[in-house]
Amino acid sequence: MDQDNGPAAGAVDEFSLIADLFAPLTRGDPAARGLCDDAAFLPARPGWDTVLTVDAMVAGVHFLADDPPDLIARKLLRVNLSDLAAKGAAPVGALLAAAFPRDVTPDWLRAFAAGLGRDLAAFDLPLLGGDTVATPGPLTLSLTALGRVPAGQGLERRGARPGDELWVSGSIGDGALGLRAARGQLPALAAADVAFLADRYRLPQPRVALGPLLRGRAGAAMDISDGLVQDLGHLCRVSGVGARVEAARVPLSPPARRALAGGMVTLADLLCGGDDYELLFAAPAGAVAALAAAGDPPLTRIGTIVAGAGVSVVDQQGVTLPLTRGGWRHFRAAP
Ligand SMILES: Nc1ncnc2c1ncn2[C@@H]1O[C@H](COP(=O)(O)OP(=O)(O)OP(=O)(O)O)[C@@H](O)[C@H]1O
Ligand SMILES: Cc1ncc(C[n+]2csc(CCOP(=O)(O)O)c2C)c(N)n1
Ligand SMILES: [Mg+2]
Ligand SMILES: [Mg+2]
Ligand SMILES: [Mg+2]
Repeated sequence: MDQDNGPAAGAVDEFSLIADLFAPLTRGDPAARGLCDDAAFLPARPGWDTVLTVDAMVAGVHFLADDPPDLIARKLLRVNLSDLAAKGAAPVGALLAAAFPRDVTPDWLRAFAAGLGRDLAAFDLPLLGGDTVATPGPLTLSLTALGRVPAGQGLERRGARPGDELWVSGSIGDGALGLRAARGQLPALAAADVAFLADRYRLPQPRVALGPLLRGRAGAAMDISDGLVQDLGHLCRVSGVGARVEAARVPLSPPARRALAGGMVTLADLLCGGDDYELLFAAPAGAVAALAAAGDPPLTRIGTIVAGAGVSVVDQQGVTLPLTRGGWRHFRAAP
């Protein structure tokens, strides 16, 4: 707590942070009211659904405490844009809630705001509002993203049907491997591969262009954050179906392939590790063939939706691979 009248020269306090570093990130959108009001006012758009999503990130849990502040901010925005894309929504804006440790420096805050501003501009979005507090614990961030879809056309996790093709965008497992790369735990891998993977961990690529293109094509969609197998399990459960994934079809990046070939990681680690922020979707036969042929982003058919329940991952002989781990789970409170 600090009850004086403002920060000393060069310092950044709660209110100068909002006025000087965050207000420019509204990018002039009147809905944000210059970050000078109690709330933002977003005009309704008739004929459209507003899509709302929020994901939090905590130092040491979602990112490394010494990760560059600009990349932390950009990842925070991007993981939420990934959820909007998964619903077929176009992003509209963001609200930021931030709890900064008391020893945060002005330079750190400036770099964080610059990173957020860079990606808000890249995705053409305003910062609409937020909240700024201090914490005795680790840096804790939460971003709420707002998006829009034509009314009733948003994609859902339920809606996969037996016989549907199962597809993913991009490559799977780079994020989980990238965390190891960022921690310096892949010394046997070439430096360029380590850099590629660490970048995939620190800076996911939300599939914002792909998401809206899946409307009317995919029957069910989600983004992969906790791991392909676990997240697919959620999609299957709410759809009342099962899935069969052909392990050999799962797209791996060349660096991930090299790590796998070198015994530095198991296939299970890649399929279950999370931090992918790729789209996973089920579509009737042929429905996404033209999109896949366009190739940007790469789309790969990894399996089939089947009647029944549960996810099985099979090898080229059709033998089910034993997966001892599910995916990321934050906690399991025991009595
Ligand atoms: N604390 C909470 N309060 C209300 N709803 C919640 C809470 N936590 C999660 N949910 C809801 O549960 C559903 C699944 O959330 P989850 O966070 O697992 O999905 P996700 O954001 O796609 O995954 P990830 O968090 O791994 O990126 C969503 O509808 C989400 O809004
Ligand atoms: C330092 C560090 N350790 C572990 C992980 C792995 N991890 C943490 S949360 C999560 C799921 C998505 O988050 P949420 O479900 O909260 O949206 C994953 C895969 C990481 N990213 N960074
Ligand atoms: Mg979430
Ligand atoms: Mg999410
Ligand atoms: Mg999601």
